Amino acid sequence: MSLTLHDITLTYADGEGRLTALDGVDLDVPAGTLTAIVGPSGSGKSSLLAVAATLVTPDRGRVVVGGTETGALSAAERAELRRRRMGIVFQQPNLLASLTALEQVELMARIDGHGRSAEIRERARELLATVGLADLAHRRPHQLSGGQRQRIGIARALMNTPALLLVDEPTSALDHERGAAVLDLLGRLTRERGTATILVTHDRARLTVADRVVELVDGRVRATPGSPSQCGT
Ligand SMILES: Nc1ncnc2c1ncn2[C@@H]1O[C@H](COP(=O)(O)OP(=O)(O)OP(=O)(O)O)[C@@H](O)[C@H]1O
Repeated sequence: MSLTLHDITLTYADGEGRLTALDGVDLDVPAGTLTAIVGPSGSGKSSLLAVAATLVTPDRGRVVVGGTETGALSAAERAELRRRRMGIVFQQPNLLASLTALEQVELMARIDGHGRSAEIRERARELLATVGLADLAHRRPHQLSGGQRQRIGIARALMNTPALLLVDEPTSALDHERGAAVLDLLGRLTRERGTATILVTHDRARLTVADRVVELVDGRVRATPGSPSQCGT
């Protein structure tokens, strides 16, 4: 499933005026490719992700997900699209206090009735192991560190094999080795499953996993020197 953003402008209320967070952004993420978004703090990276996730409606522009014009959908239809087709990893994962790590990851698959119970449990365990939490599957959020909670968010987003994967700073709370493993996993899933993936990161050292690197500066796309894949943005 592909994602296309056409001429996206997003402003926020800022005192008396408006602050322009995104300013005419065009972005095309074909199925089976991973686009990394880099740029200074406040350049609009998280805003771009929120627009792509259809969580925030831009002032101007179009968001097309798998050929569907999301602007034409109702709020309920957008929620359904997110739940069924998207995996979204926020910097702060919203975990349920009463569920164990394993149960958090299983939850979405259970809601959607994806597969048999034993298969769901097995897949959730595998994903927790991939993010390095195999031994902590029984813990509840308050018994885990911030980084461990973020890793649950990553495992949870991958559970329903999303067609569109939107990931905000996945490695900020991970050590080097674990961060590399998570990025490798995202790259592999993207290619094997034809996922369209956007990865917001500060971590330029690990951008080899990306098919394309897009730099945002003051809410605009700037061509990144040295990236062979900048054409078309
Ligand atoms: N809800 C909001 N209301 C008003 N201004 C906002 C809001 N969210 C973000 N902004 C502003 O919009 C601009 C873009 O913010 P955004 O969070 O998209 O940047 P970012 O590149 O993700 O930053 P960081 O790397 O620090 O996470 C910033 O100037 C920010 O202060």
